[in-house]
Amino acid sequence: MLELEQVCLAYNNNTVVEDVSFTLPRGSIGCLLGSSGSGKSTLLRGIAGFESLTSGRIVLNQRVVSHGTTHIAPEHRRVAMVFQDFALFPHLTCLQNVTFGLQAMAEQERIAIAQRQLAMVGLQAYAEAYPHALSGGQQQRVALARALATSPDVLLLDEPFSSLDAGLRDSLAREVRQLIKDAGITALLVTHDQQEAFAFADHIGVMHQGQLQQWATAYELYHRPATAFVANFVGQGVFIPGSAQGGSVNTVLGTFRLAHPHEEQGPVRVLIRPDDIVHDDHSPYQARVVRRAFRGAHIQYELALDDQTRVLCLAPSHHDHPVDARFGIRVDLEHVVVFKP
Ligand SMILES: Nc1ncnc2c1ncn2[C@@H]1O[C@H](COP(=O)(O)OP(=O)(O)OP(=O)(O)O)[C@@H](O)[C@H]1O
Repeated sequence: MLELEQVCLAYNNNTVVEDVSFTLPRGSIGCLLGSSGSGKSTLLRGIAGFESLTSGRIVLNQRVVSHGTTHIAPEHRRVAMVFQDFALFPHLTCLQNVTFGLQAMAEQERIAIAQRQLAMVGLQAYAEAYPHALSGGQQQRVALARALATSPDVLLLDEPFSSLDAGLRDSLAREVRQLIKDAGITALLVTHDQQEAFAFADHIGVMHQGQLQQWATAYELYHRPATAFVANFVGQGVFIPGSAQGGSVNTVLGTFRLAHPHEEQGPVRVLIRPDDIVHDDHSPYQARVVRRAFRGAHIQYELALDDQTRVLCLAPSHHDHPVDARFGIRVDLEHVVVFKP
């Protein structure tokens, strides 16, 4: 289990990670998701022990590794790290790369563990090959085998798939997730790619300007975003104006019941996702197609209502309408999310 309590990190008195708290249960996979410069890598380096905290506490399996004057060195934290550029030694074979982190053991034991790890990532046949003879995806699997060979309490992955092409990235992310789950390891990934975060992680933390905006499942982030930033950053959608009163909110697309009746009153912004808008020829609400993007199974429409409010609509692709066509829409809103204007 990895616990962070109000962790702050700074470079030269310039705070880049502020008051971050979350708990990653043992055996779960977490992800720090955020745009460039949001502080994800700095936080990961803090957990690994490469950076000292300015305040806060990091606890790893009940052991305080960073707090006040306590700072356990990276090599004594039982953490392993996998980097974007794989960081394999080019002059060592795959097997030697994996045995490298096991110096303290007897030779035979090191080799047995490394062979087992290479087999686990499906690369036993490449034990004697050098990294340059492997594809990017295979090299990253060797890097993973090397990290897992040390039986870390926590595996940290810093954008491990970002140098691979899109197709491979997706399949490798899924494959690596399964390997980590099979090994029962607690892992934390850093990425700026939300599809990767969704495919990989059980819990996702959205970082923005050094702060953790929300720590939740992908479903929660999408359907119950805690802040307007998360609502905008995760998935697509628009905000339409509304007026909240009592337990509901009035908008140009109808009246919706609020999940927490007293959370906001008066003028609000209501989050409408593309999948909340359903094509319905019997609806009194008509909209005009402004733009459309064919996505295979779906068409994503940008629609203008009569008062020029814009919404997005994800329709099955047999609902095929040209630009400027009009059709009826209905809002099917299961989670009503509102923010102050
Ligand atoms: N060694 C350093 N010295 C000084 N400032 C740094 C250092 N490393 C990072 N920073 C600054 O800290 C902030 C957070 O950087 P960090 O690399 O943690 O963000 P990130 O979210 O991981 O971004 P990216 O995805 O681009 O790596 C940025 O403003 C960056 O310029």
